Amino acid sequence: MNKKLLAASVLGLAVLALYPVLIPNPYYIHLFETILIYAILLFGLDIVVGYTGQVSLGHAGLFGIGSYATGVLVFKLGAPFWVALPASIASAAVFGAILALPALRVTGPYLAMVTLAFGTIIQILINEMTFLTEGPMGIKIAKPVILGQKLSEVGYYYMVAVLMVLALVVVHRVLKSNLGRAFEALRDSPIASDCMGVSVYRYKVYAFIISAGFAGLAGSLYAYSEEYISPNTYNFELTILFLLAVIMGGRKTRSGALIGALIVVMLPSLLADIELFRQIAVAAAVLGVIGSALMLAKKRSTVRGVLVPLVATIGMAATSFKLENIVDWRLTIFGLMTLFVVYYLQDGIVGFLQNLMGRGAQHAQSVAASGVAPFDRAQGGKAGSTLLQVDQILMQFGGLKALNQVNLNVIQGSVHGLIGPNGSGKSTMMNVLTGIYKPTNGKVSFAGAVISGRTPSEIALGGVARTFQNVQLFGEMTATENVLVGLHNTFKSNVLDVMLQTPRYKAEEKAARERAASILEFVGLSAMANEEARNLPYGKQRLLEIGRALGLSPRLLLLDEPAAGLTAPDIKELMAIIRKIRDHGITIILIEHHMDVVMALSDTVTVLDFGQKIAEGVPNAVQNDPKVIEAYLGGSGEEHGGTAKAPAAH
Ligand SMILES: Nc1ncnc2c1ncn2[C@@H]1O[C@H](COP(=O)(O)OP(=O)(O)OP(=O)(O)O)[C@@H](O)[C@H]1O
Repeated sequence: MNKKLLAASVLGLAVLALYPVLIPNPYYIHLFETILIYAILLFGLDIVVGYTGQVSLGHAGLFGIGSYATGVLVFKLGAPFWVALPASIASAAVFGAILALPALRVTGPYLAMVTLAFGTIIQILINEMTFLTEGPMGIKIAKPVILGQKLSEVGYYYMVAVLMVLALVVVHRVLKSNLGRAFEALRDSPIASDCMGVSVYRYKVYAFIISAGFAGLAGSLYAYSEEYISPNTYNFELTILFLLAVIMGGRKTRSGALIGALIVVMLPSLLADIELFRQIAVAAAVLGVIGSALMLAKKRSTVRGVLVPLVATIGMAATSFKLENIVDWRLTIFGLMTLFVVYYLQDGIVGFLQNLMGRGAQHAQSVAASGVAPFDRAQGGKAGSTLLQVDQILMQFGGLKALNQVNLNVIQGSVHGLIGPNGSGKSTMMNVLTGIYKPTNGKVSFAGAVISGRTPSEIALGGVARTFQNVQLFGEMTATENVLVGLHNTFKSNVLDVMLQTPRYKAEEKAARERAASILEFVGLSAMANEEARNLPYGKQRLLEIGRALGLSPRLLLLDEPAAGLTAPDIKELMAIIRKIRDHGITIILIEHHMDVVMALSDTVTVLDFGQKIAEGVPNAVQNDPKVIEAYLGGSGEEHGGTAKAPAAH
């Protein structure tokens, strides 16, 4: 733990411990307790919204399930606290799974609609199932009894505070683990995640279930806190407020969730009391002026960039003194705030402050390479035997046959070049081999097993890794973290191991970090281990993609135009790396427009044109094949010249 984090943690714990002593007023203790309860829910919601990038409008419903599980168990069965609390977490997690399994098959507006429908149905069910929930009458329950003693308001506050700290630690551990990396990766590039063996659908569902569990915990604590629950609490406005809180506080940070919780609790009061609203509006305007001045002074924004937020905050403060009554303007102000957040505060308050101070997101530092093997030598199969067999593959898009009855035989331990003019079907072949496209007809066998029809993550875990023509890195993650996603398959720990940081999980994390360091050394990126991938130079990004693919310890590596956009020295470095990989026994399929690279590295070259195989053989023979010259140069064979002059990279 670094010093700043330690200081912030000590300060935070001191505030939690001393709050009821310094402010003994029961109203304010209850208010702060509510903030802590909402923070627990927002920690969970941030996993879904901030990390996996999904929109959930169903979290008020899950919160309601948590509350009512406790309410019903206590009211109907007299269940004790230690039964009601875990039961609420489990119920919300089960409902979360029921919602997530069908809902996460769709994305974008469809997902929003499914989760919205879920939230509405839950509220209606709570209202209508009077025999269980007492309907609109609501349920009354008392504060929990611990060791034979009913907790006082202060006693309960301390229990909530302890559970909030525990929830924070658990969420933080999950998000800094291989699970958290998987969540973040699937948001940045779903296709690359699937091809690294991290099934996008499965991990989205995991994220949702974990998140629902936290909503259940918060719901249960809320029921005990309020001592009365009724259906209209868990409405659409609350779900929107949760979403706004995560975004406004700052996604992907625990401090953002805490600020968000403060907003959830304070906003309804703020929009009900004109005096309070005026004070906050003036404070926001002062902060707006100071923030804009700092942004301009540090050259982090332009006058145009700060103009609208500045005018908006000052305008809001001025208007607040013109308003007689805030209640009529409640929804308008709420809507304007939402618009402001969407346009000017996309990284939330925490992101804005980090930007102001010139600090990026915090990442764990990588370890030094310690001589462990970067990846396993390719196991199984004899050199010279067939590793990959493609039989009569037909890939049709409407009327277009992108691949037309293509056969391919890739020999174990070889570098197999795949070339052809633009649009000849090379990338389509890569996508068929890695399961992104299901072929219209034909069969692909890898190491003796049929893989056509399998999912990309199954194929990846079976030993086929790839890079992409358009680099598909996880931009907000460091070079090390990108490689660690490739090493995801080396983790056998489950979510409990991660939450409890068991020795098994710690050993796996340590081993994976050492392997990641060795892989980065192998591809020459040790010096950039802690850089976010989006900040690396283009050539290095291509090398990082190769490194990430090597994390899978593949038997077959598919490289889709790895030299595209590289400078001459970078290409030399790349060629040396490809040779080193081959020397580790890994079979390579190489798509490339730089003919000198393909010809120098390949043992066999296959040429595609208009989706059909037109030539195959050793580089020299293919180079001089008239059909190949015709395909590339429209028959003017003289210009071809054999090597580097043939089709340029694009
Ligand atoms: N998802 C898709 N839907 C429709 N058509 C597609 C799809 N993917 C590829 N195609 C078409 O299939 C043909 C082959 O494309 P592909 O990208 O495989 O060629 P390529 O050889 O990789 O070309 P390049 O060298 O330009 O990358 C092209 O005509 C392309 O437009």
